[in-house]
This record gives sequence, C-alpha cells and structure tokens, in this order.
Amino acid sequence: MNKIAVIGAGKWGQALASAFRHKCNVVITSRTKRDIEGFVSLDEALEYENIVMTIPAQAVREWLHKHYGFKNHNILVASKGIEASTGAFLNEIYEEFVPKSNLTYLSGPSFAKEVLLGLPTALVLNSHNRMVATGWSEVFPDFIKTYVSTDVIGAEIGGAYKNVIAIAGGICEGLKLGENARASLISRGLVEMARLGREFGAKEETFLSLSGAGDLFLTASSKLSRNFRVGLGLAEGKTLDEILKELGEVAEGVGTAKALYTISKTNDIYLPIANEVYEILEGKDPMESLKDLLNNRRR
Ligand SMILES: NC(=O)C1=CN([C@@H]2O[C@H](COP(=O)(O)OP(=O)(O)OC[C@H]3O[C@@H](n4cnc5c(N)ncnc54)[C@H](O)[C@@H]3O)[C@@H](O)[C@H]2O)C=CC1
Ligand SMILES: O=C(CO)COP(=O)(O)O
Repeated sequence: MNKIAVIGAGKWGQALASAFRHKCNVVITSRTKRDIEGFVSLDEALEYENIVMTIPAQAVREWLHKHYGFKNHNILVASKGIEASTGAFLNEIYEEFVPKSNLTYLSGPSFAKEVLLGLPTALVLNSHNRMVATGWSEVFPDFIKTYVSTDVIGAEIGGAYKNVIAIAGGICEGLKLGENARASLISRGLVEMARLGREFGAKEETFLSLSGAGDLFLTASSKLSRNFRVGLGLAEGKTLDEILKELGEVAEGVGTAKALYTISKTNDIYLPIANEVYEILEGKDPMESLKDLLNNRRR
C-alpha cells in the first residue's frame, strides 16, 4: 500500500494527507477545486485502490449514491458521526456500498491541527478484517502510534458520541459551572456512551481506551474542538445558525445528537446528557437543562 487517495479536503482530509505523505504518494480531492498539493479530480481519485474518506457523516449516504461504484477499493473511513435522518451508524451506510472486509474505521483522539504539526498521536484502526486494518497501520508515519481492533461498532459509537458530550462540555464551560461539573459530565458521558455500546454489541474495553475515553477527554475539554465551541456559543445565547456560520466547519455533534435522541426513544435506552444536548439544540434553555440533569430525582 504506497498510493493513497483522500476524499474530502477539509481540515481532517488535509491533515491525514500530510501524515500519509511521510510514507506514501498521496492525492486529494473535494467537491470544489482547491489549490493544494496533490489535488486531483474525483474520477482520478477513485482509480486508487486505497481510499480515505473524510466526508461529514450527514453527507455520506448521498455522496455514495451519487458518486460511488465499488472497484475493489480498500476504504479507510475517517469521519465520526451518526446519520441524523435515520440513526444509521457509518458502518451500516458504507456496508450498503462496499464489502465489510474492505472497510476500516479510524478512531481516537486526534485534532487535525496537531496531526498537521506532526505532534505525537495514537489512533485505532477498526475493521472486521484484521489483515486489512494492519495494512493501513503500516502507512501511518512514526509520530502516529496505531492499534488494531475488530470492534467496529464500539469505535463508531465512541467517535460519534464524544462529539455530543463535547457540546455539553462547551456549555458547561460557557456557563462557568466549574471543574467539578465538567469532570462529572465527562465521566457520566462515558457511562452513557458505554451503555449505548452494550445495546449494540460493542466491547466495554473499547470505551476505556482511545476510541472512547481518549477521544472524549480530548474533545469535551478543549477549545480546539469545534463541537466544544458550539457548546460555548449556546451558553452565550447565540442561535445554532449563528454558531455554525461563525464556525465555518463541520460540528458532527449537532446531527449526532438528533440521531442519538431517535435511537434512545426507539430502543428505550437511557441517554440523559445526549438527550438534553438535543433539546438545547432545539431551543431549550441550557440552564434549565442543567437543572433537569442534576436533579436528584433523575438517575
Ligand atoms: N478536524 C478534526 O480534527 C477531525 C475531524 N474528524 C472527522 O472528519 C470529518 C470531516 O471533518 P473536517 O475535515 O474537520 O471538516 P471540515 O469542515 O474542515 O471539512 C469538511 C469537508 O467535507 C466536504 N463536504 C461537506 N459536505 C459535503 C458534501 N455534501 N459532499 C461532499 N463533500 C462535502 C467539505 O467540502 C470539506 O472539504 C468529520 O466527520 C469529523 O468529525 C475526525 C477526526 C479529527
Ligand atoms: O474528532 C476530533 C478529535 O478527535 C475533532 O473534534 P471536533 O470535530 O469537535 O473538532
């Protein structure tokens, strides 16, 4: 594996392209032409056997329908999110278009900005096909340590869920609720994430490591996180439209909160923090939400 095509030239696509260039020839494409190293047309990118997908979760299904035909590609899915309109996990969507054995999912704490700077990072390659995941692990540069796992659904849930808890983390910070509140929020968020994981057959250990706790601790406590910044904006009383316009980048927690709300109601799974985040995004006052969450009558 020494030639890779990255699809989606946003922050994560460009950071991964630069990381893979340490060992491979890399091209990159996106829906609008960009003046960046290795930019090619989508048709040319789809001729590559090894493809990295960084298209936001809410756009994936439509993109695959419009542009994709399977040609024995090995695909590394690097996006994190759950489809808002259906509650489908990314692996379910991709598996409609690509055989399971050709799919690997990237997870773990990794701000694009730090990867671009070559700072030490540890990530997990999750696939039902351990050999394919190991193949991907070999193309990462030395500053990125990689682990291989077969818990695809655990990684999917960890990567998507932490974005919603990161919004809650930003709200907590914006409302100046203190460090105690933040630690409680993050640890109860982890419990919630693992509870959902159990329902879908994920392994408990996945949530205790990079794909769960690791990514959650990072994102729910840092202004580098776009989702955290959405929470800060909500605490300041800005509308979601204003916040997303200012952000100018994707914040997957917004769509994923809606998906989790649907999953929680449909399957009767108790996900209190995620559901409060969804209600805040729908207009509930964050302070009211907080009182509801911290009320001792609720468990
Ligand atoms: N930025 C980061 O630190 C990390 C991001 N991710 C995940 O990677 C994914 C992408 O994030 P970023 O690149 O940071 O976002 P971004 O906002 O910087 O870029 C998104 C890219 O997707 C493209 N895009 C948006 N809608 C599209 C559509 N309908 N069809 C085709 N292309 C479309 C945009 O043109 C842009 O190139 C997200 O799922 C995010 O959660 C994962 C790990 C780290
Ligand atoms: O997934 C990420 C870090 O692991 C990026 O988080 P944000 O999308 O919130 O910036």
